[in-house]
Amino acid sequence: MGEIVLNIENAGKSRAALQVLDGVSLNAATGQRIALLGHNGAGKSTLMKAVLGLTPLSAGRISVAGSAPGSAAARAATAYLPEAVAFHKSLTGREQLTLFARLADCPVAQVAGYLDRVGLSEAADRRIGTYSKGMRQRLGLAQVLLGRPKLALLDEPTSGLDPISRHELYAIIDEMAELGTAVLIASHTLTEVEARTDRIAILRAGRLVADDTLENLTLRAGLPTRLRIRANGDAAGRIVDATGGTRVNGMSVDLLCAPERKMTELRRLSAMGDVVADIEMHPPRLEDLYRHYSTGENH
Ligand SMILES: Nc1ncnc2c1ncn2[C@@H]1O[C@H](COP(=O)(O)OP(=O)(O)OP(=O)(O)O)[C@@H](O)[C@H]1O
Repeated sequence: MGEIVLNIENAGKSRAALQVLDGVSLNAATGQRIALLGHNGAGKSTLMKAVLGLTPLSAGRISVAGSAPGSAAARAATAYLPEAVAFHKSLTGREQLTLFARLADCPVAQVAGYLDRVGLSEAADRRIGTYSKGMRQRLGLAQVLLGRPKLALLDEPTSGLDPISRHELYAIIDEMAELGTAVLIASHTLTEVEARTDRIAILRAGRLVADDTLENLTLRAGLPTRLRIRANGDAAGRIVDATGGTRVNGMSVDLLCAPERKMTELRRLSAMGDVVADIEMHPPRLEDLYRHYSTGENH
């Protein structure tokens, strides 16, 4: 693992009677992409604000690149893309990014390259007021890239974007991580983060209830894999009798099996010979894991 860029230890935050964050510990190392998931109100934005130094903690500590949140060193190491990024409407994309480059002490000559990287070359000299939401998000991402931060905090970066733009945005996030940036992505779009992050962290009512790779979370949750067994001819009834599965239509039977039973069931099915025409395996998705960890629901 690379250098730890973000270290959150036992973070607590109370607002009036409400414990918004409670004993949250989370690390991010260089090049890691971490998804931060949780229901509305679980505390994701509060955690990001605390990392940015915008809201103080009631307990615990956070360090960003070895410095306190909000300090000059931490600010220089961090980039933040809010969900609804706001710019000067009357500036063009190029002018806005040039302004950022000056403020961040980055070479202005690189602005054109970053605009190109996020697909805004053609719109660079149009006013931001004429940009679509997706174009504003891209400009926000160009701003994040430009600072070459050690840590990037992205709050719902793909909300309101079309599928192609979402895909491109994640490709840029991947590149950023390859160059060494630790990326924390708050998201509700599970199918995206499932494929595009290294670790999944889940907040539930201010507590971190999961923080691991998708593989490990899957193993630990012990959720069943669904086998969809297609019968040959009219043999579905025989398969139901033999497996205890559920008939889903005239031809197919669904069988839920615990991870440790999967191979046994597959062997049993293959021993049934021609009766079975095909078997599709559906392992638990992040959506199932999310439900398991974020609601404490047991399957
Ligand atoms: N400024 C504030 N004053 C009082 N309570 C607040 C404030 N900001 C957030 N909260 C409360 O803190 C809790 C956590 O909110 P937070 O915005 O961190 O959640 P979230 O996980 O980011 O939710 P969402 O997915 O809806 O953005 C909520 O109960 C919210 O009502």
